[in-house]
Amino acid sequence: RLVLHPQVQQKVHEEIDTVVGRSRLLTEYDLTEMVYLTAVIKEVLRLHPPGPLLSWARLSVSDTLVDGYHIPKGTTAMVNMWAIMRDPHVWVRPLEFNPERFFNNCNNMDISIWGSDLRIAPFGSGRRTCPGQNLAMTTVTYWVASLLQKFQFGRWGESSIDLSEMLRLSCEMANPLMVRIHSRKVCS
Ligand code: HEM
Repeated sequence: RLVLHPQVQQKVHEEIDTVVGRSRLLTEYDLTEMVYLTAVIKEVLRLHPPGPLLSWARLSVSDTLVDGYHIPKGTTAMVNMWAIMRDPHVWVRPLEFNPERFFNNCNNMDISIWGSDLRIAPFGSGRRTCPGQNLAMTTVTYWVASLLQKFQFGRWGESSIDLSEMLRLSCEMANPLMVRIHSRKVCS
């Protein structure tokens, strides 16, 4: 996504340069100030959730009614979070990659991804929610920020970016990503 949307990558680079600069390496403590990068990662999780069907099926233990639909006892159900996170009734221009959608007028994060807001729950919701969600967000933000502090990622020749996906244990890129990497000259 950062290669496909170089203006977004540039804004992340600007944020890293403002928060950390280039004279020292980024640390985990810098991450709380990376509000734009956090919005970028949220937007990637919205469009490319690694667990699109929330992974674990639910079994109804009694007859119940969900949104007018009768669900008999013993039914196995899966939550299609992938579809919810691309639903035009829920999101404005859902197929557009737009991290800005996660800012409200005060520039604060508006929409929680921790399971309290069912418009976007890439880690699930309820008692079987992902116990690794904080570790996951911190690690992913740290990796991406560390790589972007040192490098700029661009297209490999004339090749286009293939966003095809394949559902294995998690949802992955179907084909390997080929990119050209430029150094940004950071003191280590
Ligand atoms: C970006 C990274 C990750 C994503 C998107 C993710 C997403 C998910 C999702 C969607 C579920 C199912 C939740 C549900 O059914 O409601 C789940 C479950 C789970 N995740 Fe993650 N996860 C990530 C990273 C991690 C990490 C780093 C760990 C462990 C250190 C972890 C451990 C687990 C476990 C143990 C469960 C099963 C929980 C249960 O069934 O009670 N996950 N995860």
